[in-house]
Order: sequence, then structure tokens, then C-alpha cells
Amino acid sequence: MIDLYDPTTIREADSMAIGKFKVPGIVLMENAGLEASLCVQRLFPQAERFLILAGPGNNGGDGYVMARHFAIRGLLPIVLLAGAPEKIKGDALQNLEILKEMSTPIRITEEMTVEEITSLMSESHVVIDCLLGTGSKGSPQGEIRRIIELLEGRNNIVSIDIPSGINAETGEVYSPCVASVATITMLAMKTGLAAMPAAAKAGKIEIVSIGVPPHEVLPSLPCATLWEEEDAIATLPERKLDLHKGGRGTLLVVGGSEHYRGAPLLSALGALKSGCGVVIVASTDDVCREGISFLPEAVFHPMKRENPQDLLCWSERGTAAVVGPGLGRDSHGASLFECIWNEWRHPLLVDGDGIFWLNELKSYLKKRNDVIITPHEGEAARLLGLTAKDVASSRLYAAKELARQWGCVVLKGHGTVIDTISRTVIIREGGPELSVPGSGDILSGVIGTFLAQQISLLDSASLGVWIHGKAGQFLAERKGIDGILAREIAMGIPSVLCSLREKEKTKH
Ligand SMILES: NC(=O)C1=CN([C@@H]2O[C@H](COP(=O)(O)OP(=O)(O)OC[C@H]3O[C@@H](n4cnc5c(N)ncnc54)[C@H](OP(=O)(O)O)[C@@H]3O)[C@@H](O)[C@H]2O)[C@@H](O)CC1
Ligand SMILES: [K+]
Repeated sequence: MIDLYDPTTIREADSMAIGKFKVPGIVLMENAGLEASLCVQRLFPQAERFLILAGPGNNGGDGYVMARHFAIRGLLPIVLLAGAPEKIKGDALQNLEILKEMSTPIRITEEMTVEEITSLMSESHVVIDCLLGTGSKGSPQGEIRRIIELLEGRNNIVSIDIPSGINAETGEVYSPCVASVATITMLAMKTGLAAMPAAAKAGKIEIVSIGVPPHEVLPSLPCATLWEEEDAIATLPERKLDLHKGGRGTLLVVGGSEHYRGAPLLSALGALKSGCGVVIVASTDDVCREGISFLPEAVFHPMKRENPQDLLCWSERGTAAVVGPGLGRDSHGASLFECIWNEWRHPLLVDGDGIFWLNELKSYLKKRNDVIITPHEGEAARLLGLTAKDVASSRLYAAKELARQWGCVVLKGHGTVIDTISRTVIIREGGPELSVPGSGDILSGVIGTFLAQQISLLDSASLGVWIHGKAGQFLAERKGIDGILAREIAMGIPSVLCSLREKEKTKH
């Protein structure tokens, strides 16, 4: 698990380092710049010529320290000051003054032509972005804007602390924004570096020390966490030797309609391939009849249109339900959804058309605190009264708002965000291979499986998303990212689980 902190918390930690540990700010900057310069050399061992683009704040200050250490090692740094030099103050100014005493070239971008700047960029082995850090606000302006625009298309940029032009708290990307091959971030990872769309601008992330122990200056609860394989291993349900199928959970999947017959079957497949004990597909007569040949391992419950309550006969045996895959948007779908939401007494996952009905029927629905909703950006936008573009540009914010209304939300898309108001988890496994029809249905079954085994909402959602993403990734490595069928993702899940359990064994 990688802990993530917003810029305000990081700035408080910096102040605490200065206050509690009595480490002067200039020493923190020295440590940050020295460590960052070493890190750049580890990433680019052959590089000799470094172009350091420095903004007016302390992010620029880190750049002057880096330039000094490159020069000490006999390398060739050049510093370009972007923006008015009279704005530079404090620790950054002091480091600039030191640098001025050395022979390192320092130039002011405002006095340079585009050709001069771009030819320096082209001649450098590595361009280092020290334009804006955690003190940046909104889209880059003035000279900094001009310089970022000139960086467009370059593939040798390393950003210091954050790529200039992202919002380090929300993961929003402003225009223009630096796109880096690597980001060297100080003290701890910032939330915006893990959240899409900004995560795509950061490249490989390296965390460097500023000379104080992070756990001494950072709060014990991070603002969010990035899930890793070790978290999936730690969350896997236990498998005792005398396990029976009931111990693997009993999941009811409610969905399917005339035009969407496959969705509940894919959800059931996702559940069975994730190790669910019993899966009951409650659907139309046709789906149940045809479903038996697709998935004979499932139990089928043909629904009575006139009596949705009939489904509740599974309340005794069932331990969780998924409602929504292909459910349909006619009155039958509405009454089924309302019945399950208001009367099903076990944890519930709402997906697909279930999310449509959630929005339509919200004033008729009881308050529940055992529900996971799994919208994609379009569905999230509808629930929030925003556009899909708004949601895509600020995924952390959208997930938090949805969690406030519904308790636990899985905002799908690359860099899935899971939010329960008090906790935020980001999962980066999986890529474009997962954006295929039926992939979300599979995911609902995977998460449903863990819910059915009494794993908490947050852990079920995180484990389900991680496994689904990893299955996609394994598949993409062998077959590429195009033409994957959703059922192939499900078929890959046992290998993911197997590899996690193998690693679990070696840990003990
Ligand atoms: N604190 C510490 O102990 C340590 C901090 N460290 C380093 O300091 C960094 C934070 O430094 P910081 O606070 O000086 O902010 P930073 O991002 O460099 O720039 C602020 C300047 O940019 C300007 N500006 C803002 N937005 C803008 C925009 N959109 N477009 C154009 N200009 C804009 C803003 O102008 P103003 O708003 O004041 O007019 C101001 O002049 C941090 O990321 C890390 O690298 C490390 O050394 C470890 C120790
Ligand atoms: K930067």
C-alpha cells in the first residue's frame, strides 16, 4: 500500500519538519535537491547535459540545488529561469545566489527566443521540470505557460515533485501540462500523482527523502492509498481444508432483459471464476433457459414479472446480491430494483441499469449502509448532475461526492477510485484491454463474490477491482489490448488468484 497525501498535508509536514525537528527549510531543500539529482542519474546513467527549467518558487529552488550537484560531479547543467527573477525569494533565492558564484550557465527565458530555448531543449539529455510544485494554483500562466508549451512532444522530461500543470490534490490536468517520463517526488506521494488523468502525465514515480522520517511528520491516516499486490494478498479470503461451497459465499445476481441477456451471465461467470460457492441468476425465462448451456454451474431462477418479491426466497441462503446487469429500463426493472434495494437484507452491489434506477427512484429508497455502487464516468455524471467530462477531469472529487450520497463507490475507468467517505483507494492495475462490452458485468461478479464472503465493502471492492485489473493485464501481455472478450477476463481470474496464493504461502 502506498500512502498518498494532498499538498496541504505535505506542506504541513514540511512545517513540522522545520518546527519539530528544527531542520531549517534550506536544509530540506538541500536534501530534496541532492536526492533528486542522484535519482535522475540513477534513471539516466549516461546523461551528461541537463537543462533545468526553474519556476519562481521553491520547486525552482530544488532545481538550483540539483544544478549545483550536477556541476560538482562534472556534469553539464544549464538553468533557465522562467518568470520574473525578482519574484524568487527565501531558500530558493539563497540557492540561486550560490549557483551564481559558480560557472553554471543561468539564463532568463523572457530574454530568449523560442529558437534559443528549443535548441537548448534538444541538445540536453534530460530536461528537468522545476517550474511548478505543490504551491501552484490553476492552469500555468505567463512565462511558465510559454515554456511548458515548448516542451510538448519531448520524451526526456523528468518532473520534480509533480509535473507542472497538474493539480496535485485532485489529479486534474490543466492546459498546458508537462508530460514526463519520470517524476521525482519529495517526502511522500501526492494524491494527484496517482489519480487519473494526472497520473498519466507523471511517468515512473520515485519518492526521495528530504532528510526527516516521513512517519514522524505525516499524519497516521493518509488522504488516500494506492493498492499494491501485497494488499490483495492480505485481503484474500481464507481457505480452510474443510471448506464447503457455502463457505465461499452465495451470490444472487439479478438482471437480464430482452435485449441484454448476456450481462447477468457474465456477472455470474465473474463470480464463479473468482471462487464463489453458489451463484443464483435471477432473470427472464429466456436468459435462464439459454443460460444453463452457457453456465451449467449456476443456479437459475426465472423471475415472475408480476411478483418481484418472489426473489426474496433466496434471503435465507444468499449472503450478497448484485443487481443491475442488463436489468432493463422498463417498469419491471424498476419494481425489481426497488424490491431488492428495500428488502434484500445482505450486502448489495448496484451496477449497470441498477445505477439508472438508483437515480430515478432515489426518493423511494430506504437508507442503506451496506451497498457498493460501481458507476462508469457517464453513470457517475448522471448521478451527480455533471457531464462525463467533468467527472473524468476530477475523478477523486466525483468519487467522494458519490460516496457521500451512497456510502461506497467504485468509480470505474483506468485508475479506479474506490471511496467510502472516510477512505479512498486508487487501483492502477488494468488498462485499455478492459474497456470491452461485459467487462463491468464480470467485475460486478468478482466484487460480489468477496461481499458474499463477508469481506468489508472497501476491501471487497478493492480486491475485486485489483484482481479484475490484473486478469486484464495478464491477458494483454499475451494477446494485446484489442479483441479481448469479457469472458476471457473471467477465465484469467483463477491464475491471478493462484499467483496471489502462491505468494501468500512464501510469505508465511
Ligand atoms: N516547503 C519545504 O520545506 C520544501 C519544499 N520543497 C519544494 O518546494 C515546492 C513548493 O514550493 P512553493 O510553495 O514555493 O511553490 P511552487 O509550486 O514552487 O511555486 C510557487 C510559485 O509559482 C507561482 N505560481 C503558482 N501557480 C502558478 C501558475 N498557475 N502559473 C504560473 N505561476 C504560478 C507562484 O506565484 P504567486 O501565486 O505567488 O503569484 C509562486 O511564485 C515543492 O513542490 C517542492 O518542490 C522541497 O524543497 C522540500 C522542502
Ligand atoms: K515540477
